[in-house]
Amino acid sequence: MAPQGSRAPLEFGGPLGAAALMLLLPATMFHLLLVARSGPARLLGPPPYLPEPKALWSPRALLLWLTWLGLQVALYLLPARKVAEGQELKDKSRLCYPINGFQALVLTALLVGLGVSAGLPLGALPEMLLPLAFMATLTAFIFSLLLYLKALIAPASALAPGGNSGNPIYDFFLGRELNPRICSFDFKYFCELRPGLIGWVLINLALLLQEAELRGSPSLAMCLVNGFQLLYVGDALWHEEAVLTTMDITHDGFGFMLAFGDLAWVPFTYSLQAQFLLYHPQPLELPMASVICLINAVGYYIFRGANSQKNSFRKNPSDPKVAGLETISTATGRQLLVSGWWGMVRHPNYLGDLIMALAWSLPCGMSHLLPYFYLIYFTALLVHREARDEQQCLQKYGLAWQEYCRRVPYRIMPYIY
Ligand SMILES: NC(=O)C1=CN([C@@H]2O[C@H](COP(=O)(O)OP(=O)(O)OC[C@H]3O[C@@H](n4cnc5c(N)ncnc54)[C@H](OP(=O)(O)O)[C@@H]3O)[C@@H](O)[C@H]2O)C=CC1
Ligand SMILES: CC(C)CCC[C@@H](C)[C@H]1CC=C2C3=C(CC[C@@]21C)[C@@]1(C)CC[C@H](O)C[C@@H]1CC3
Repeated sequence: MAPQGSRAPLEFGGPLGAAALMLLLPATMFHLLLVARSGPARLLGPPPYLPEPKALWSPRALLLWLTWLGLQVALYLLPARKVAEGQELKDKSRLCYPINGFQALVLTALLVGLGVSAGLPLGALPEMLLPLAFMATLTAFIFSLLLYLKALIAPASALAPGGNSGNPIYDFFLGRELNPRICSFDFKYFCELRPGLIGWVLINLALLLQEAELRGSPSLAMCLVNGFQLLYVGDALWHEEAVLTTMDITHDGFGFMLAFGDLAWVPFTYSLQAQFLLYHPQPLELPMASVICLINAVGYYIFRGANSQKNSFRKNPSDPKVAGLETISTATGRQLLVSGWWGMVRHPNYLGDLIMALAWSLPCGMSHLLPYFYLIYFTALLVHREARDEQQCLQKYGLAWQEYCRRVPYRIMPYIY
């Protein structure tokens, strides 16, 4: 049995908050799936009906779900163009990660393309979203339980700083082991970027095909939502290595929160705008579409500019692209950027991400609140994430972080927040 980890302060409202989230998150996801296809599509009302067990449990959906996971595992195991090292661990070692996520996206697209041209009815996928979401949720629960048990025999150095409070509900939710692996297969890294993210754009595509089947051609609004979100997912996989420095990989254990978030929440709620558009077609004229494209482009420009600037700086501070930027030295030997994107606000990448989130909802018009769910949820997620990151940076950098906060007083939105 592994010894108890450090007594870090409890997050997410402690065990009660964790238990509430474990019920609330799946309930919200099923609510959204049901409401998106209902006539009134009311975000805040009761669901139109409660699904019977047979609408959730389907052997066909189970087979499809397992095939999907199997395919993504196989693509993960293919030879990678590069193998990257992760951040230094407690025991001073570093883990290796294959960088082949973009390759997995392209190969999935090729296989799906071949399948569709051979008669695979991808347009039937929207009808299976409910049972597929149920399979994904079930998988997240079972998987998190196995991960919790696996952590019981893990060495103390393999445990995450946060998910080892001794309270089983809290630890099950947050995750005990930092980088659970079998041989070189890293479960958290695999789940963070593959089945859910690629599944999300596949569901979007299926919704587009279904719309084309129903109405003769896909709507402009549906094409924009598909295009914007494909760009976002393609970008994440192209810059896959950057995920190795996120708090999910370096700080959080792998438990229910990330397993459910990665496998169920991302594909089935992030595709909400496309789900809404299939059942509630929205007129969109070219001038408005151009404005929305411009908003997405501005968001992407800030998001990518900020992320790339920080990544280049962290990789090599003397890189000519970032060498001229002003910095603050910290006691750890690392430096903090105080000019460029990171001198504007303390989380410019979140600002860009939020602007893109707005652009993803605008094609759905203003008649319903439902397609704006992502923007509302994402604002809450990023405000909370920013607060967690601040806490971790204050611990890491102490006075230098306080100086950074003084020089760059706004967190996400200049002059507002
Ligand atoms: N769509 C979605 O659901 C989600 C999207 N995201 C996106 O993922 C991306 C990654 O986000 P996330 O991992 O939260 O955080 P960041 O990429 O913003 O990383 C935060 C880290 O950056 C470093 N840092 C902070 N300030 C500076 C500075 N001034 N100079 C140099 N380094 C600095 C610190 O780490 P260190 O000093 O150790 O390098 C800090 O811990 C973002 O673009 C975000 O928008 C995130 C969550 C969910
Ligand atoms: C279910 C809960 C409310 C919380 C779940 C959180 C997860 C959905 C997110 C935690 C961090 C994420 C990141 C991404 C997707 C969402 C999750 C998994 C990205 C891969 C999205 C694309 C970006 O370019 C990188 C992101 C890293 C963090």
